[in-house]
Amino acid sequence: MLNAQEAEALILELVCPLHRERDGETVDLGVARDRILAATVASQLDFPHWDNSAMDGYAVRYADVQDCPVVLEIVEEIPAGVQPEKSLQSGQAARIFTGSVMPNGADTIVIQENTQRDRDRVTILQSPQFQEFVRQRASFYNAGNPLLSPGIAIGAPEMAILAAAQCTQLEVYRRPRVAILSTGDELVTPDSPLQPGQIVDSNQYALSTFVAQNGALPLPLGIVRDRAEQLKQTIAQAIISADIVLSTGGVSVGEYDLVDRILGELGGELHIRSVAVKPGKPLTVATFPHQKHPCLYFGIPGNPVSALVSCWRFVQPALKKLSGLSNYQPQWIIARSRDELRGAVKRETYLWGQLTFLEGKPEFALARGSKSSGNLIDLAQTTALARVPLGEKFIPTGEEVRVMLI
Ligand SMILES: Nc1nc2c(c(=O)[nH]1)N[C@H]1C(S)=C(S)[C@@H](COP(=O)(O)OP(=O)(O)OC[C@H]3O[C@@H](n4cnc5c(N)ncnc54)[C@H](O)[C@@H]3O)O[C@H]1N2
Ligand code: MOO
Ligand SMILES: [Mg+2]
Repeated sequence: MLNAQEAEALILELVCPLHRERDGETVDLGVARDRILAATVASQLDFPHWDNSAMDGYAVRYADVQDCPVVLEIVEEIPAGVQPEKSLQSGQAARIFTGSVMPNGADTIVIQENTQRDRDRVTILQSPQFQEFVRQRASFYNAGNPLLSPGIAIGAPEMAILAAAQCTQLEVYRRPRVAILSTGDELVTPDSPLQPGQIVDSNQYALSTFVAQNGALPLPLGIVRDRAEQLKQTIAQAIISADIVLSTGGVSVGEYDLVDRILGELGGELHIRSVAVKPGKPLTVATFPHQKHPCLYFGIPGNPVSALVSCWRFVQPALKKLSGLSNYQPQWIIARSRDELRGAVKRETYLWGQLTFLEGKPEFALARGSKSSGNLIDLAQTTALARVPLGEKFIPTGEEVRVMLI
């Protein structure tokens, strides 16, 4: 059985990331939110586009204002958005505002607070620094240089940059397609009255949401009975239509756990059968070498907590890498545990809860209730998984713990 680090490394190795030529598409800026850039973006504009003032005040020639107070003649007023008409001569100043274009001849801004105005004259009360409050053309960015790199997700700052750079069409990766199927004779949809022994297929909802939250397209294939033929048909369809397939249930050792056998029959190469983690020990990872289109199959345990923990711990980095994101590694931080954390000793144990901050220092608060992998009730508002390493019985309250952000 692999340990978690080995499994993570192997899974990431198996991922075939989307490729610009094959998987790139062009989208309008307005709908580019959360998409991942597939190509370097550059702008033909310098930033700032021209020398401009960072403050409301007066544009002056530094040589004129080294000995203050000094009186200058105001020859022009330059509101933002207007091209100055005059070139400043010695002894002259221009009234200027934040963002207004610097007039020729001026090299320095004196803020309004350090002046006294008298009609078309201004007294400079305090000598500024040379070039103070001037935002020089191209001092933030030179036209033609790389502006944004491929592999980054487009959030609010990137949207602002792209809009300012007038990049109205962008090359992004298509969204990965992730097929989701739930296996189990006991499963029904949430709207069905429950017969004895039945439970709702909550995994379909959990996994679809997880997939969508990671920027991919969920392809929900519904519930599949524990019948080899039906399962084989659905899985065969899933692996030709998706980049990743997530099935839940049927990966343990019972007679109805058919997934691994079927993957074998479909030509799958099984790279992982189980991982020494709790929850989430039965985890099947397969690829299909005979297939032209690469597909990574995750046979995830059926228990609802195990299913989500497996997704967070192993599917998420793989999905991010496949999406084209350059930053796909899981994020771990050290936090102080507010609770005692019990480990399974023979398996690296993940305990779900919340990351909070006390006086700026990270703390992990364990979810209440039973830590059974069948108990989804206390999963709500989970933001982090705390790790009790292999071989450790527990981490005492107040001690440091490694926590994975989800
Ligand atoms: N003899 C052994 N039994 C089990 C072992 C083992 O090592 N030896 N491993 C246990 C562990 S750990 C886990 S985790 C589970 C994994 O089981 P499967 O992946 O085969 O899943 P199922 O048997 O189909 O179901 C397990 C459990 O989860 C419920 N379930 C299934 N699908 C859903 C769904 N879509 N939504 C909500 N709940 C679901 C199902 O009803 C079962 O209660 O195996 C242990 N057994
Ligand atoms: O590995 Mo299972 O997910 O512990 O219950
Ligand atoms: Mg089972």
